[in-house]
Amino acid sequence: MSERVASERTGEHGAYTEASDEEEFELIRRDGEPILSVQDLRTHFDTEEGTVKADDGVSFEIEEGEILGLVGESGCGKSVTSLSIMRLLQRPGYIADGRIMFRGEDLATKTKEEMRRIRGNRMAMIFQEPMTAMNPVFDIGWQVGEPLRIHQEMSRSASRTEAIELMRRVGIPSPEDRIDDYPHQFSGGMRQRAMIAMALACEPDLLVADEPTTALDVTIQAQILDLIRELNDRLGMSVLLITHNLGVVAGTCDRVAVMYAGRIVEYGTVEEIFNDPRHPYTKGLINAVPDPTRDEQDLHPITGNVPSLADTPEGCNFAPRCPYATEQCQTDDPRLREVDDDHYSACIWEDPL
Ligand SMILES: Nc1ncnc2c1ncn2[C@@H]1O[C@H](COP(=O)(O)OP(=O)(O)OP(=O)(O)O)[C@@H](O)[C@H]1O
Ligand code: NI
Repeated sequence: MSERVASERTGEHGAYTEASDEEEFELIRRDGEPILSVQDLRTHFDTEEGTVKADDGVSFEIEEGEILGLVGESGCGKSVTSLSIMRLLQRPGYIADGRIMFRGEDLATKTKEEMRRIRGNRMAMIFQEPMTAMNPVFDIGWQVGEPLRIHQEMSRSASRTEAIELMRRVGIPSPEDRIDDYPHQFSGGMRQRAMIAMALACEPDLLVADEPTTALDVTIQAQILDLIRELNDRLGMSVLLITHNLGVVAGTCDRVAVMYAGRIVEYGTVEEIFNDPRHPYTKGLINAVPDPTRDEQDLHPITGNVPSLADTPEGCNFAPRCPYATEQCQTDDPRLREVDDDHYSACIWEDPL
């Protein structure tokens, strides 16, 4: 880290452009193993109403250097998925089954201590609300530098110097003047940048971002997404980007996993998902996005609600809301299958639309 910083101090936005990063990235890409492979993940909450199956057999992969979008309506299990991956679930939530293969190791079986060494180091997470990750009583510089002191045993003064560089990289103006500020002295957008700086401190291989721009206004939202894209591009950092906003997915992601009621219902490249959606739920989400190029809005929000995950319907979870549902959909429980090259859908109909 410090060597790289020393060689990069000159360029204002020249972060992460060094040749060695690029070469390493190329090598990793050729390797072909996904950085993260979530396999049949089942995350449950035992409640008085019964077992809530927030992840009910979730599988997806993130390739090295790609941005995977995880989309779906509120309550479908996106955050639970990310918290399971980071092993930050709180009781009564628990991983009941499945594997979370990260660089060939199963995170689902790691001890708390092992996870503490991985989190903030090889993988990091950012949230919708930066104050979730920040402590109001410590200054920004201390917090941005903290992962370096913990994981790299960096001294206070070295971590401070490094924090200034990290803050500069994520576009915080005059970081040497802002480093002693406290979180409440930062605007929402700048706090988000500071949280990203903290997440990047140890150069994670995987960044998990749960609705990182939802609380921000549109202009700042675009800037933060540009920043994530740029860091992905320059560093080769893989990203899991959770959002309910399909516009964010279209502009930022390489591939998309569409989640509904605790399951992935469609999975493919951004192009495939937007140009040739196969699952009626995906189609519904796309139809519900306003089209800024048209005056007359022909919006079709999906009617009905996500079912209670303690009591999902027999057959297809989406059938009660699906305009294409037939009798068979009330009983058959469809799983993901390949409908085109690298394009998967969990509808019993290959192309119901
Ligand atoms: N502590 C808990 N106890 C019981 N059920 C929970 C708990 N936390 C989450 N759940 C259930 O898990 C399901 C998925 O929640 P999750 O927060 O992952 O949704 P989400 O897709 O991230 O939604 P949003 O877009 O609103 O953030 C919800 O239906 C919720 O009822
Ligand atoms: Ni969420």
